[in-house]
Amino acid sequence: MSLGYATMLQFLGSIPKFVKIVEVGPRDGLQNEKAIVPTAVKVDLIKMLVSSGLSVIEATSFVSPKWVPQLADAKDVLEAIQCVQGAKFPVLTPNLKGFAAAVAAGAKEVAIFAAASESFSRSNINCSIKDSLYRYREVAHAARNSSIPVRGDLFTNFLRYISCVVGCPVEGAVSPSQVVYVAKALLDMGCTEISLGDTIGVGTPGTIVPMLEAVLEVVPVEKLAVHFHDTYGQALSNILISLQIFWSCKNYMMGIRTVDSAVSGLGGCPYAKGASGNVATEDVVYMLNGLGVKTNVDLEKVILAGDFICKHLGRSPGSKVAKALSRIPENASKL
Ligand SMILES: CC(C)(COP(=O)([O-])OP(=O)([O-])OC[C@H]1O[C@@H](n2cnc3c(N)ncnc32)[C@H](O)[C@@H]1OP(=O)([O-])[O-])[C@@H](O)C(=O)NCCC(=O)NCCSC(=O)C[C@@](C)(O)CC(=O)[O-]
Repeated sequence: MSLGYATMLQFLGSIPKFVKIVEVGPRDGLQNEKAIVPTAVKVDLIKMLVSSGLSVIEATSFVSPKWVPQLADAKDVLEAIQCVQGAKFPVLTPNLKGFAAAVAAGAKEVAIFAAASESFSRSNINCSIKDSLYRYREVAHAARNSSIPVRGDLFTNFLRYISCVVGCPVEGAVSPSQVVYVAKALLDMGCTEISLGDTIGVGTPGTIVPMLEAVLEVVPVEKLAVHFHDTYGQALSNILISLQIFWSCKNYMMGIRTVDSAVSGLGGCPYAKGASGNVATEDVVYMLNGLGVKTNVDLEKVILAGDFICKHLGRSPGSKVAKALSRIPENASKL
């Protein structure tokens, strides 16, 4: 028996009518793969994801190839998708060197990545939180000064991550105040969107809500995104609670409108032991379709992209949706 829409809203509170999905599969999804994926396969994957309607696809990272060998072809990937229309392709940059390389390869959006945990900051980018924020201020400054035309377009956006927002692989629980400190610093340096990452996928709605309430004290909801790994199977419930529009007990209005996910649930961070893949884009779209929330994403096309990359990786598709359809193929017509 399905709930009527009005009953459902009464039950869930209200949720946004549209949710932007940021596809992180080509970057976060592939960065942890041991066998090097050919550049042409990465480019084809990105093109398939664009054709599904995804409007933001994190394409790669301009990080040290010694640290993340899988993404050593960042320049080639970004150059190969310069002519692809219909999506934005942010790339990760850990420092000025990465920023300069990204801009030279045609990047129009860059994402920095800080951590709420001191140990994770050191193991992921080899510096303290304080030093990382100093480096990112330099990147922010360079980004602001890049209003020089970059391959014909203006450099536009400076975005993104805080890792370990509820738990760290070394330190355990992370307090909301640590996240607030980094969120405020990223906002002050001009980040237009801040994505809150549960890097090791330990959060539940019980820890995510207090963290969000604390961050909402300093960052407006329209600038926030959520990024959940699915280690303990909590990602969809964490997304649902983040989307719900309600006054929290601290009087903050929830209702996040931007969600990160990776095709086929690929992913994991090489510097976060035990972290599993991201929540699968297919499963997020399936849930949002069921809630009547628009995403402009064609679920069948994302499933095809997931099949494509999983064949190359030599494994079966990782989303729950693709697994269900492989058991009951006739259900594909009901998507
Ligand atoms: C930040 C560094 C570079 C510091 O690494 P370092 O070793 O401290 O850097 P360094 O400045 O001493 O330089 C060492 C070497 O790296 C080179 N180098 C220096 N910078 C660059 C660059 N940008 N691009 C290319 N090469 C670079 C530099 O030129 C030098 O080369 P060498 O002289 O030895 O030949 C390193 O730690 C690094 O690359 N870390 C990246 C790690 C990473 O990508 N982790 C995964 C992304 S984060 C994540 O997945 C979490 C997230 C975002 O998804 C959210 C979530 O789930 O929560």
